[in-house]
Amino acid sequence: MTSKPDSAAPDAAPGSGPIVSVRDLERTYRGGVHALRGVSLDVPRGGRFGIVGESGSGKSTLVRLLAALDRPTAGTVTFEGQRIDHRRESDLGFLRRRLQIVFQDPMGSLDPRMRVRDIISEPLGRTRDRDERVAELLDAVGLPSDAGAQYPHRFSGGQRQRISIARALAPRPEVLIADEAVSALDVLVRKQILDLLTRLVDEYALTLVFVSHDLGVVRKMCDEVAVMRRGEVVEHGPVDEVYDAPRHDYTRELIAAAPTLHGALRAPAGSATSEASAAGAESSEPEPPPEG
Ligand SMILES: Nc1ncnc2c1ncn2[C@@H]1O[C@H](COP(=O)(O)OP(=O)(O)OP(=O)(O)O)[C@@H](O)[C@H]1O
Repeated sequence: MTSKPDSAAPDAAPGSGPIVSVRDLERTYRGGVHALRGVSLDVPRGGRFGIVGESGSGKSTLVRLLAALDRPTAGTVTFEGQRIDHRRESDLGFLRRRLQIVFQDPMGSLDPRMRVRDIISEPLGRTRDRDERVAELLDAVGLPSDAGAQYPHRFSGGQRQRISIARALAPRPEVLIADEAVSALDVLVRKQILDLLTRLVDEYALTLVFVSHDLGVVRKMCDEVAVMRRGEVVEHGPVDEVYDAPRHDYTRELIAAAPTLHGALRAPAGSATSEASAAGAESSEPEPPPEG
């Protein structure tokens, strides 16, 4: 396993080990689906860790276990060395603040009856500086200050994902998990949300866990990648090594099965031969500002 120095997180404590680790993780669902089979990996503090694999390979199951939203059938999950895999929800308060997730479908995770300011500030509980914090977060994700008074349906897909990101950042987490967070967006809006995530990860020295079936996007976003197949991590390492010199047949198949992405992965910078490089084009989000 590779790891990055922990200098990106100045208040990193304790020690310099990985921030999240899993060992020998198994998850079998009722009905016998063996979704994870002996997964072990370390997410380095301050790293940008990609998890890639085809649909059904176990990515979302792994994310749910990393975030202690589910319990493994066997194996361990640790956050800064503390076991989190079998804790009661009442003992997970620290994790709920320190690790946040942005999911693919913002409409599924944004309550349509709540105003944006209440959605964003919900993880904060009652605090005196709530309004200032909401204003700060709206600004950080590039939404206008009056967006807080609106309801989610007023916003386009990209803007709704900005709301989800603002909400995830509200408790000042150290780890941000993006689970197919841009997969539902069209290619130009996707590029803007990816740029936003990159900027926020830098600005707040976040550890990023970026989950996607899209190899090109993972290469753009991550410095390390784990390739999953049928519940196993078949290959893991620095993105350039894994993509340029894959050791596992399945990784080679994944790259070969995405011919345009394959071209893009090897294309010179600025080439516009694929979705991945189209996602690198400058654009402005073709979305109306919120009303009101
Ligand atoms: N709650 C569940 N009950 C039963 N089987 C499940 C459950 N959740 C996932 N599975 C199965 O576990 C396997 C892994 O699913 P998972 O959603 O983790 O994969 P994934 O890589 O995230 O795929 P996708 O990108 O399609 O969500 C699949 O065979 C899936 O059908």
